[in-house]
Amino acid sequence: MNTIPYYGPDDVKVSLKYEELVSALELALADFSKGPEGGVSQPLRATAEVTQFNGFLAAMPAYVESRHALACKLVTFYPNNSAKNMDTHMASILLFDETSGLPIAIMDGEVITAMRTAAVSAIATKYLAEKKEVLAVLGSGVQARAHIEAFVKLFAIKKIYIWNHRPNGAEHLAKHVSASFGIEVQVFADVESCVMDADVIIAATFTTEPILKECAMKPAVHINSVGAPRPQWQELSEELMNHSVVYVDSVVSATKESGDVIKSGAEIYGEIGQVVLGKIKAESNRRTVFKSLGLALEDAVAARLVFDMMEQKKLT
Ligand SMILES: NC(=O)C1=CN([C@@H]2O[C@H](COP(=O)(O)OP(=O)(O)OC[C@H]3O[C@@H](n4cnc5c(N)ncnc54)[C@H](O)[C@@H]3O)[C@@H](O)[C@H]2O)C=CC1
Ligand SMILES: O=C(O)C1=NCCCC1
Repeated sequence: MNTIPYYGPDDVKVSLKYEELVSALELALADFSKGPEGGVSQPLRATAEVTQFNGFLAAMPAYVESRHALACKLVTFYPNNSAKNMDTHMASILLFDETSGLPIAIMDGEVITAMRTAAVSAIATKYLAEKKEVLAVLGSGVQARAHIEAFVKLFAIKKIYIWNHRPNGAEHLAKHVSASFGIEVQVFADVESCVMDADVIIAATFTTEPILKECAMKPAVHINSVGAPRPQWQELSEELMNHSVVYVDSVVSATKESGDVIKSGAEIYGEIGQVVLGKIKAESNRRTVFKSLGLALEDAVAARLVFDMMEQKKLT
């Protein structure tokens, strides 16, 4: 029987670099937004609810022809795990050979989920934010940390402001950021003060009710909202959604999965891939929201990058 390699979190971390991930994902998101001729096949993810334990299991298959990436991620998300000191998201990715369907690697999906989500927010920010010096982060979990790491690497961030619903989480992340990057970091006790002077806002929480509402913000602020991935959950208020130019990763995902989009009834201006293609305008001088649900194509592209890097290593 043939065995296939397993790549753990450390293999993924050494294989993925944000610059390379951003370039690959930018092209793949553009392919996706071309429609059928873009060579991306990706059904809406199938999600099984584990109501008794407030958990979910999602299956996310995708094929991205231009990257030779055929993969399926299985991801669980259990919000209550944090109280047990366990990760709230756990994921594995199975990568296949596109020519035969043969499984060629299985790998950790948690690091990929964190890095590819942050990389996609960085792509949206590159196009939609007028300035990128002051970053406000709502949340202090895995995604909040990954977003800070990516944004510090990719943009000339000068100040980072953090709010979390549990202040000790924000303090802990602030210590990590200031020790790792030597950037000015401040923790805020309320969302309104945290976002007031921000050029870019990241909302990355497990909330089910809006945490970011209409309040004093810079007129051209760009907001990346990666939380609230269920049709009943919201991270942004309806008013805020309706008074912003709303971009999404996938119109199909956003209209089926995003409570922020569904409950507000806000108009979707377009997909970030359409911005990359130059098919729709990047309204960088207005308030913009990038609503991210997370796409299987992003996992497939990242998994293929990891596989190629690990194969290359074997040869050297
Ligand atoms: N768009 C995408 O591609 C992806 C989105 N996600 C979503 O992003 C969000 C954050 O994920 P992770 O950072 O991995 O989770 P995490 O569990 O590591 O962090 C969650 C954060 O939310 C905070 N939080 C929990 N309950 C809250 C509440 N009621 N109000 C305000 N804050 C609350 C926690 O204190 C923590 O800071 C989740 O909704 C997750 O499902 C996760 C992966 C990919
Ligand atoms: O894209 C993903 O992966 C996820 N998105 C939202 C919920 C959990 C995982």
